[in-house]
Amino acid sequence: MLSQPLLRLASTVSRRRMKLLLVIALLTYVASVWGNLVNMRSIQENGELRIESRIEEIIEPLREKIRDLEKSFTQKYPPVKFLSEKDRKRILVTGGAGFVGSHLTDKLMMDGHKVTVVDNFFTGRKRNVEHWIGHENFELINHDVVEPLYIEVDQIYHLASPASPPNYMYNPIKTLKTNTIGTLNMLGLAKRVGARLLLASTSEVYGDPEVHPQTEDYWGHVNPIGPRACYDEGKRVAETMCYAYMKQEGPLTVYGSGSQTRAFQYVSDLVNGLVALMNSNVSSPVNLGNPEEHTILEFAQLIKNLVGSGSEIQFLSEAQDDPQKRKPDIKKAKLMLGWEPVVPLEEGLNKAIHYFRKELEYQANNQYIPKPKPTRIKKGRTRHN
Ligand SMILES: O=C(O)[C@H]1O[C@H](OP(=O)(O)OP(=O)(O)OC[C@H]2O[C@@H](n3ccc(=O)[nH]c3=O)[C@H](O)[C@@H]2O)[C@H](O)[C@@H](O)[C@@H]1O
Repeated sequence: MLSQPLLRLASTVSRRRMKLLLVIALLTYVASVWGNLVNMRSIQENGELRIESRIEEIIEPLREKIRDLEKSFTQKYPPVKFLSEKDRKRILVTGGAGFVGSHLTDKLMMDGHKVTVVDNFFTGRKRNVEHWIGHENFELINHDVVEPLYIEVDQIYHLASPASPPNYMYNPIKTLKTNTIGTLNMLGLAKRVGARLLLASTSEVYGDPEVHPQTEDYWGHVNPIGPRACYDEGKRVAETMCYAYMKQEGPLTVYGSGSQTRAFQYVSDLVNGLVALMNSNVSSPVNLGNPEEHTILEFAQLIKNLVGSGSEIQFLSEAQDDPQKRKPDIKKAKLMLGWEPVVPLEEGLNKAIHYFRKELEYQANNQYIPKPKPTRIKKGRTRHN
């Protein structure tokens, strides 16, 4: 049924027209496929746009954070001098967040040193030193000096203490602890690392003075049980402790100008010389010594360097009858005993330093501390002290 009209159409339409119709149909089909493709593409583009804007939304706050971070990295610090490794000191400032301490910190930082501020923020404020936070030469530690501190430094400015009457009277026991135990801890630290310590005392150590104006050698007039005593006496004890440490821990001392000369030999050389002399047939005096002559000041400086000590050389008054020079002539020992010293000065000193270090360690660990005797009270008898 259906083929009849088609055949009829075929017979009426020329072959050329057929071709034309087929081409039109084909073009129509291609156009519709193309249209679909274009449509799909625009949907895809829309999707991509939406994803892109979503990504942008997420990324923007992150970009902002990066900008903030970059800003903080390029934060402007006050100008700081450049110091070579040799001249740059590691300096601890206790109470460095306080009024005096923070100004001192500024000066030390600007001079190019490495500064560690230790403060328990009792009266000090972080904002006093916040302009240094993040600087490679600066460190801020929240720490109470009443607790020991283990860091490596070359100098200690010890300023931590409540300073004004309302602050130091607020908790008198704590004020005493800060100035006594705190100072002891800082002195212990100074001793351990060989640092120089400066104590910030106070004019209150003069108390209610009977001498006016007050010179440093005035001992003061302090009421030891008054309301100010926790601070005044605390600082006075702190001064006492600094002096006790200085005396006990040996600042290196030199009598006179140090220009007097000496020649030191190492003990093993002397022992060998003694044995050689004993077993020889020499019965007259023989010099056994090392003729390497140096001034006492040169010895002091060499020892200071070898020990790695930061302590200053203290010049004391000249000792009575102190010989100005001394150096043995050892020609006789060489000739008669075939002996001469063989240990070089620096090697001998290093050995001696090692020996004395061990000796001090031993003494510290074996100190004899007498125990208090138990009180014996005899029954029936009155005790008279
Ligand atoms: O000349 C003085 O009489 C005083 O001068 C300064 O004191 P100042 O800077 O005036 O006082 P603050 O601004 O209160 O500074 C004291 C700092 O010590 C800190 N501190 C106090 C108490 C404590 O237990 N630990 C501690 O780190 C405080 O937080 C503060 O940062 C010194 O820091 C005091 O040691 C000194 O006694």
